[in-house]
Amino acid sequence: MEEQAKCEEKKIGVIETWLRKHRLLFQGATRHPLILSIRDGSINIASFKSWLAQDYLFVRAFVPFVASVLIKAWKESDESGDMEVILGGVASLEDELSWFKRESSKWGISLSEVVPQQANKKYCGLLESLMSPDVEYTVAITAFWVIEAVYQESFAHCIGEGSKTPQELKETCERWGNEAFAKYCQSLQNIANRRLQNASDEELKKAEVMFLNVLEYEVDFWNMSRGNV
Ligand SMILES: Cc1ncc(CN)c(N)n1
Repeated sequence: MEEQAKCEEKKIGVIETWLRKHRLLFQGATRHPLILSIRDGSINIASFKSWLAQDYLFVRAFVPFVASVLIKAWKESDESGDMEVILGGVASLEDELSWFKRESSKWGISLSEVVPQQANKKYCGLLESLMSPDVEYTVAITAFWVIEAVYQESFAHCIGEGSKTPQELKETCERWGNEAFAKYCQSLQNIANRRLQNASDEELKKAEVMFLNVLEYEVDFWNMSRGNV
């Protein structure tokens, strides 16, 4: 148990070990040029609008995925508190979808006409595959955590010290960059860490591969809108 042995030695979680081991890949997803362009104010508004429209479709597919993680927690979790954290996530997605509708209308985007692009379809396909009952709770909660963590880290960077984010994009960045969302991501990370700590070698490997897959899909997702210049 290579990862677990490393963690026990230094008393850090499996996720912290992965974040150190795959630091550049994590940075690639959380410091993407699209995010950097929001932070430095050079963002092309067409790129932002394209991201907004595509992300609305993604979030619609994310809802049943999170619901499937809730079912896995109910069936497989060793801690009853997991369900409350995930249920909170499901509940906040209702507000998120309403926000997407409001924000899109502000930008003149007609959501009913948005066609999913290839990278979005591929990512939604990954979410769907994770909904299978054959996918272990540990793997699914790891994917859930990293999906949320990428947005939290990315958008927090846009409102951090020295940022020149345009005023009209600040609300978007606050949505995922705020303190409460950071705490929620930490709760997900704690659940994933606890599961990974007790996982078999095989499960641990599957979860690490999933962590890397999600980072790759996130980069592809950002790239999709960057092309829109
Ligand atoms: C592509 C993507 N990744 C993550 C999130 C955060 N739920 C999102 N809205 N969209």
